This record gives sequence, C-alpha cells and structure tokens, in this order.
Amino acid sequence: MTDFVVRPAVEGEQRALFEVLGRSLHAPPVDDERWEKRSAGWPADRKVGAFADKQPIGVASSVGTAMTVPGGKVVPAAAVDGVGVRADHTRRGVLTAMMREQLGDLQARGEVLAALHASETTIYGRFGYGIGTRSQDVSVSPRRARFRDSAPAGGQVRLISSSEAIELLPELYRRIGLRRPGMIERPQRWWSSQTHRMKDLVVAVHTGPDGDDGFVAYQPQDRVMKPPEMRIALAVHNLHGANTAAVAGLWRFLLKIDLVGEVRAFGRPLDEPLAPMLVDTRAWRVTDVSDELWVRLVDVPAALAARSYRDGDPVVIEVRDPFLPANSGCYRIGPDGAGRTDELPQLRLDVDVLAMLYLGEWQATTLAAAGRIEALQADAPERADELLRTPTRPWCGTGF
Ligand SMILES: CC(=O)SCCNC(=O)CCNC(=O)[C@H](O)C(C)(C)COP(=O)(O)OP(=O)(O)OC[C@H]1O[C@@H](n2cnc3c(N)ncnc32)[C@H](O)[C@@H]1OP(=O)(O)O
Repeated sequence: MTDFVVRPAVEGEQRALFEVLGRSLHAPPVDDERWEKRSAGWPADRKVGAFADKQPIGVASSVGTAMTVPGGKVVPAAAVDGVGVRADHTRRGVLTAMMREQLGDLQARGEVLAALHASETTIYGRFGYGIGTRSQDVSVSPRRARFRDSAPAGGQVRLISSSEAIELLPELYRRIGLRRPGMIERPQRWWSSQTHRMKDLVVAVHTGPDGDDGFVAYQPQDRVMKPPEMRIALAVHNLHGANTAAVAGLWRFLLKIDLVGEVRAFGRPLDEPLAPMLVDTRAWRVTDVSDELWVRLVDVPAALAARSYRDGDPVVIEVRDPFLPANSGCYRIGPDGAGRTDELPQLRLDVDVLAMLYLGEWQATTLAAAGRIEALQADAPERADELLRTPTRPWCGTGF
C-alpha cells in the first residue's frame, strides 16, 4: 500500500528536505549556522520530495548542467546530487517513485542525460543508470618520481590565495573543463558550494604558452614534523589541465614540493599518462579503481544522435528501457550518425548497459562476454566496438 506522496518541493520545504538527506547520509543535524552556509545552494527548484503524513521522508535533487559527449558536443544534462530516504521509510518504493518523478521532470526540461555519483553500486541500475566513467586513486612517491627527458616540460606554476581562487577558477574551468567526454559544466551554484572548502585548500595555477591553462587544489594530510621524520602527504582533490603539458606541469610542481613524502590523488582519469613519463614507473601506484559517474540516457534518440561514431559497418541495437518505455526500440548506429530503425536488431541490451557504452568507457565485446549484451549476430559486438571507440577515456572530474 502506498502511504506516501511524491511531488516537486515548494518554497519553504528546503531545510526539512536537506535534513532528510543529511540524516540518510549520517551527517550531523543541521544547525542554523550550517543551514546559513548551505541554503543558497539548496533551492526548492529541482527537488522532488516524498511526504508521509505531511512530513518529508525522502528527497531527490538535481542541478541543471551540460555534459561533453564523444565527438565534442555538449548536451543539456542533469547532475543528480542529493538522494535519500528516511531510515524508517526505506524499501517501500519511495526512491522508485522519486526517480520516476525526477526522470519525468528531466524529460520535460529537455535534458538528454542524467548523471550521479552513487553511494552504492546496487541502487541505480534498475532506474536505467550505468557506469559511464571510472576513475583511479593514485599514490605517488616524490622521492622516486623523476621525469624522463621526453616528458612534456615548460610552463610556470604559481600559488594563489583562496580569494583569488574563488575569483579565477570558475572562468578557468569554463575554458578548459569540457575537454573529455563525461566532463560537465560547473554552475555558479557549484562554485558557491565550494567557497567554504576553498579556505582549507592550497591552489596553484599553471600557465602555458597561451596563458593560464590548468589548476590544482590540494590539502596537506598526516603531518609529521618531528625529527627525524619531517614528512606530510598531499591530498589532491582537483587537478585540471587544458592539455597534457599543463597536467604534467602541475604534477611536476606537486612532486617537487619540499617535505612531501607522498602525493595522493583521488578520482584521476584512467588514462592519465603520468606513469610512462617517469623513469621509475612504480613511483606511480594505483591504489583504487572504481566507478566514477553513473549515467542515464534520459532521451535515447537525442543522446545517440549527439555523439560521433568512428568508421565501420553500421550496427542495429535494440534498447530495452522498462522505466522510460518511450526510449525502447531499435537504433541504427553508423559513421554518419544514429537514429531509430525498423531493421532487425543485431545486439540487444538494457538502457543501463547502453549508458556503459555511451561515453566510451566499456567495450561491447567485454559486456557481451559478461552476458550484459545479447549478440544476435556474432560479429556485432566487435563492430560496435569499432564505431563507439573514443580517443580518450571518458572522465567527469567533478564531485557533486
Ligand atoms: C546520487 C546520490 O545522492 S547517492 C546517495 C543515495 N543515498 C543513500 O545512499 C542514503 C542512504 N540510503 C537511502 O536513503 C535509501 O536506502 C535509498 C535512497 C538508497 C533507497 O531508497 P528506498 O526508498 O529504500 O528504495 P526503494 O524502496 O524504492 O527500492 C527500490 C529497489 O531498490 C533496492 N534498493 C534500494 N536501495 C538499495 C541498496 N542500498 N542496496 C541494494 N538494493 C537497494 C530495493 O531493495 C528495491 O528492490 P526491488 O525493486 O527489487 O524490491
């Protein structure tokens, strides 16, 4: 029996919904001071609420953004950023009802994709989300990390204050931040939500031949400043460059800072080309690889039409989308683009699996071998790989 209602939140309900979210994520209660800091970044707009006896018991929030897709187009997208259900109301279908309401809202707004960072991998597949990007955490030893003569060099790095960072980074990110599939525009609200964090971070900017072209934000950790040990670790939370030279320049900077025993970087692209730049490749140690962005094709025809495809024989894919059935059907993808077709399918897959292929993270052959794709023609997975291949790994690089 449904004993709750799900509807868009209205003005005045924000704080109670924020509390529901916080509690579901085991955050401390929201006092006035904390709410003061967060309220501007938590408007009623784009919040779906669930209510039982008029009390809020669930929330699903999103922010409007845009995402780069393979080929370089940037499409309207939703960053789904706050989902929680009160612990005494879970497993009764509250999230399912909120997801239905939210996806309907995103469709109405004309958003082609939705994306989120999942707290658990078992939640979102049923709503059509699949792992669209993965990332790695690395630990680098500055003592061992010597760059080869062939590694990109040049450029300058300067430290800036947190108030300069608040001024400069939004514009810099706007110029350099959409270069890979999976990267998203950072709305002003995102930057505002980072303002209080920025004070704890050290920020450095890289300048290349065409001006500022990269930045890194890091934080000292595990401080040991007692002889004979004088060491800290640096935790890198954000490192973006317009090109490989800028990324390499920022890494060179981090790895030559005095008194640093380890540089830990979180959520880096899987194809960050740093290890092969080093004389001792084991100085670059991957400590974790995990799902980064879960992606949902909200409008499958528009999403497939927006990305580019490589040369190769076209493939007909049957997509099953029980949650948004209008997306279901057969699509022909080929070097000239993609669209609906009446032709017989050669591959059959669920919409969450299409999301795994869409940005180029996974190969159709891998997912067919795993039983996630049904190959109705034996060579169709290989042909799909050819068409969908991307020159760089997709990566988001923005937490939300
Ligand atoms: C983008 C983000 O914000 S990620 C953060 C997500 N939030 C959290 O992790 C906070 C803590 N957890 C919660 O608030 C809730 O448990 C939620 C939001 C994850 C799920 O809400 P619920 O209302 O319980 O989900 P709902 O009842 O609609 O479940 C739908 C299905 O998903 C399954 N499911 C839901 N949550 C989980 C989970 N954490 N692990 C495994 N299965 C799950 C249910 O068993 C159910 O399966 P069924 O359809 O086979 O019966």
